[in-house]
Amino acid sequence: MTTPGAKRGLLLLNLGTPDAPESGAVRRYLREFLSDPRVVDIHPVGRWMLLNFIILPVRPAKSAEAYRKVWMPQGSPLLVYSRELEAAVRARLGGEYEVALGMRYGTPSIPDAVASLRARGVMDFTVLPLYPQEATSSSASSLARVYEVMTEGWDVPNVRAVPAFHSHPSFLDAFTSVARPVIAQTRSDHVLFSFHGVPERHVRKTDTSGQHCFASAGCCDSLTEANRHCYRAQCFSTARGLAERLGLKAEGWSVSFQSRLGRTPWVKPYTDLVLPELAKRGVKRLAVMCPSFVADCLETLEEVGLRAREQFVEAGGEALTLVPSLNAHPEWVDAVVRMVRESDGAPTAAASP
Ligand SMILES: C=CC1=C(C)c2cc3[nH]c(cc4nc(cc5[nH]c(cc1n2)c(C)c5CCC(=O)O)C(CCC(=O)O)=C4C)c(C)c3C=C
Ligand SMILES: [Fe+2]
Ligand SMILES: [Fe+2]
Repeated sequence: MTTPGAKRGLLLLNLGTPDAPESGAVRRYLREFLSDPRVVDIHPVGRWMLLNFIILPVRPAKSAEAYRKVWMPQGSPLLVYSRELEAAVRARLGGEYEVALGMRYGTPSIPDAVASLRARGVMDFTVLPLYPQEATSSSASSLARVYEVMTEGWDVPNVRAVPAFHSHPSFLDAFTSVARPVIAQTRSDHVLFSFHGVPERHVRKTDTSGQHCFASAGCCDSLTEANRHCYRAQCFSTARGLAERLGLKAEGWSVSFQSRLGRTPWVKPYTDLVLPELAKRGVKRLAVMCPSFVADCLETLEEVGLRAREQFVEAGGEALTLVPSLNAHPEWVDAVVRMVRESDGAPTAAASP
């Protein structure tokens, strides 16, 4: 519930991106990102050595080259699309909330976004982490930073977080509206839902019972009280919701996890191993949806749109089509407004035009 009379602010959060597709800017971004103990959860000395001796000497140049392939005239796709969403949500809310975008790493930073809302008189904050499924390395890290910034002074504002929306009907409907025409136009014979991966260790840490995650082969096949914070189970729930809305048969879709880093086990199955298997099984025209991202970014446009496509065709497939992300699609803008109003206890009927 909101505080009577307090000016309301909506803070949209996303992960962040480098300021330029160059080694120096990517190095600064990776240093901030991978120094986060919620991302690389090992002893601080080990993290420092890993970062400075293994990752930073080589990765910035390699990643900068990848960023250059997808960089837009206006900037990094993640920032460009997040800004478009911010503007569209602001317009749709019509002055009811002050709106700002904060990135967990890089710019615009969370402290700057909070300061800009506070300068506009906001003392009542609704925070929406733009990650459909909750992970310690994404939503928890972003929220922790917000709480840290909000509690720095003596006049601590009201802060409410919109819950993860992995199974929210408005999110699933919006993604379905984006995907349906693409799948039809490309006559795709299979849909792969490729989610960003996380280390298995992170998932285990969210299993408060200590007995559910990875204890059986089907531990993520449904969401229950025991695994409601399991990132992998939330991804499967999103995939089921989308497959059902798209009218896909059981053999017409699969789930995989991309973007792994390092040698420890990440949640499986891995996208780069699933792609050749699908080609071997006779899938010819593959559509790939990336529903852990609400904005197109390096991981969708380069990793899937360019690299995965090449890999699939080399393995014998005919075509791989990346389904665009939600970006600033009008149904997604409606969904954001609806979720914000729901979390603030306001009626949602006004969310649709
Ligand atoms: C969807 C939510 C995300 C989770 C969960 C996540 C976990 C996670 N990521 C890394 C390492 C990297 N991720 C990188 C890029 C990146 N990651 C997300 C989102 C999640 N990451 C986004 C939206 C992006 C794209 C940013 C962009 O600028 O477009 C990168 C940087 C690029 C690269 O060098 O490959 C790294 C590194 C880890 C280790 C992790 C969980 C522990
Ligand atoms: Fe990532
Ligand atoms: Fe699980």
